[in-house]
Amino acid sequence: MSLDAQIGTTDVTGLSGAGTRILIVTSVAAEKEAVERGLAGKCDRIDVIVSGVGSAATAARTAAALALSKAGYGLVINAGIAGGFAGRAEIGTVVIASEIVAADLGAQSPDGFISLDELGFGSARAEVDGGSAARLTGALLAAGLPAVSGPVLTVSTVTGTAEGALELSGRVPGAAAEAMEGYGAAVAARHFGLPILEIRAVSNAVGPRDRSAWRIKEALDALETVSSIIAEVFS
Ligand SMILES: O=C(O)c1cccc(C(=O)CC[C@H]2O[C@@H](n3cnc4c(=O)[nH]cnc43)[C@H](O)[C@@H]2O)c1
Repeated sequence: MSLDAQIGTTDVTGLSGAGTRILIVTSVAAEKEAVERGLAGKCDRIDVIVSGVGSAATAARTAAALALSKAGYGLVINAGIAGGFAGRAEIGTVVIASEIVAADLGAQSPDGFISLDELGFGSARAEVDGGSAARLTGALLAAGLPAVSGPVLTVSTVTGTAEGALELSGRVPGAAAEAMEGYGAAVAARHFGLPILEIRAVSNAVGPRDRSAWRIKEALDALETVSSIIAEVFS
């Protein structure tokens, strides 16, 4: 069986677009299904895969899809739900990453956190495709969606305290959202010389853990709407 068949790549049939072929990477099936509902019948150049939760699974799955697919992708998009930082992205907001930051990749010390960059081991920051991000943000705002642009953090552990949220937003000024996969997708895209975007619909606030306050359905609905606009913008 081909890798595309194994990973459940979706070739959305419908209008033929003039744009580049796009790989959308989600972490769980519910996110993939929301994206597919938004794309349905609108674009035949977008494939959607599930990578699993976390940066490592996402890097491996994305790299495998890029290496083995004959599709010839021109853009990778990591999409899903996320935690939003208070005052920057409330529940229901769509965050378009201005950069992707592996916010817990580094070392702790008595004097505080030392980033990968400060350690001299490369960079924990990944650039996004600024032109595509701006086009998409403009289209979302024009459609009346609450969209913001800002750094999206990739973490290995979901933040569960107010102190944790404060520390992260101090570490990355302007941080808008946190999720668990963006940096992994970005590392894979970079390996293949491809541009990356990260798009997150906020399901919960970053801070004290309260799973009952997560609004997953609302966030998945927002992800569906965003995906229909992605199909229009990039077709
Ligand atoms: O329980 C469900 O029905 C359900 C449906 C869709 C998605 C989920 C997830 O739990 C997705 C996990 C995914 O979400 C990201 N995420 C969401 N909030 C945060 C957060 O506050 N901090 C970090 N990551 C967050 C993350 O990327 C996970 O991969 C459940």
